[in-house]
Amino acid sequence: MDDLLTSVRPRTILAEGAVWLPGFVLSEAQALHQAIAQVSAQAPFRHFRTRMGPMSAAMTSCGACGWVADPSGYRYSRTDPQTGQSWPAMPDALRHLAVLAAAEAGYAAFDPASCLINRYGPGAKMGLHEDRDEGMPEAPVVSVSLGVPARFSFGGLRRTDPKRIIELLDGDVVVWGGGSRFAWHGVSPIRETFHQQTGAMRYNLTFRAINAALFRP
Ligand SMILES: O=C(O)CCC(=O)C(=O)O
Ligand SMILES: [Fe+2]
Repeated sequence: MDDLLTSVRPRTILAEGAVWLPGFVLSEAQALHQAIAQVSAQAPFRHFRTRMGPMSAAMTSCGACGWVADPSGYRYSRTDPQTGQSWPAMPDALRHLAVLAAAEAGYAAFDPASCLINRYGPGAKMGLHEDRDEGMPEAPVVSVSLGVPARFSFGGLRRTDPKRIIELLDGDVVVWGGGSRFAWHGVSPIRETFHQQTGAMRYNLTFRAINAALFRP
C-alpha cells in the first residue's frame, strides 16, 4: 500500500530549493504522535493572541527556543510564556526524522534549534506568510504533516506570485530552502474529516535552524 501511494504521489520539486516528499515519515507516525504527546504534556497547546485576534491553530514548541506571539509581535523565546519554563527538549525521534528529510531534499547537516507544532481543528487555517524570523537563510524549513489532509499553498518570493496548491496528507514532508527559503505559503481552512490516529485534527511540525543571537529570554 505504501509503495502504491508513493508511486502515485512521487516526490515533487515545487520550486527551486523546495521539495515535497509524500509519505516520507508515514512509517514513523506512531513515534511522532508519542513525541507530540510528550511535548504537549509539558508545554500545552495554546492559541496565541496576535494583533489580529487569536490564531485558529493551537501551538506549542520544543527545542532550544520556541515561537511565541502576542499583540506586540512574534519572536523566538527560550521560555514558554505560559509556564515560565524552558521549552521541552526536542525528542531525538523528531530531530532524527527532520535531519533525514532535509538530507533527502538536498540539505546536508541540518541542525534544527526548534520545532514549532501546530494543531489545526476543522476550520483552522494559516494565512499566507513567509518564515522570516530565524536569521539562518542558508538553512531550510522542514515541515511534517500528520492527521487529516490540508490544502497547502506554496508561492514565490512576492506575496502575489502564483501559488501551487497541494494536498498534504498524513506523513507528508515539505522542505523549502535555497531560492525558496522565503517563499510565501499558507494553509486553507481544514475540512471536517476523520483520521484514524488524530480524529478531526491535523498536526504540522516545522523544524527550523535559528540564529541563537535572536533568541529572547
Ligand atoms: O501547517 C503547515 O503546513 C504550515 C505551517 C507553517 O507555515 C508555519 O508554522 O510557519
Ligand atoms: Fe510558515
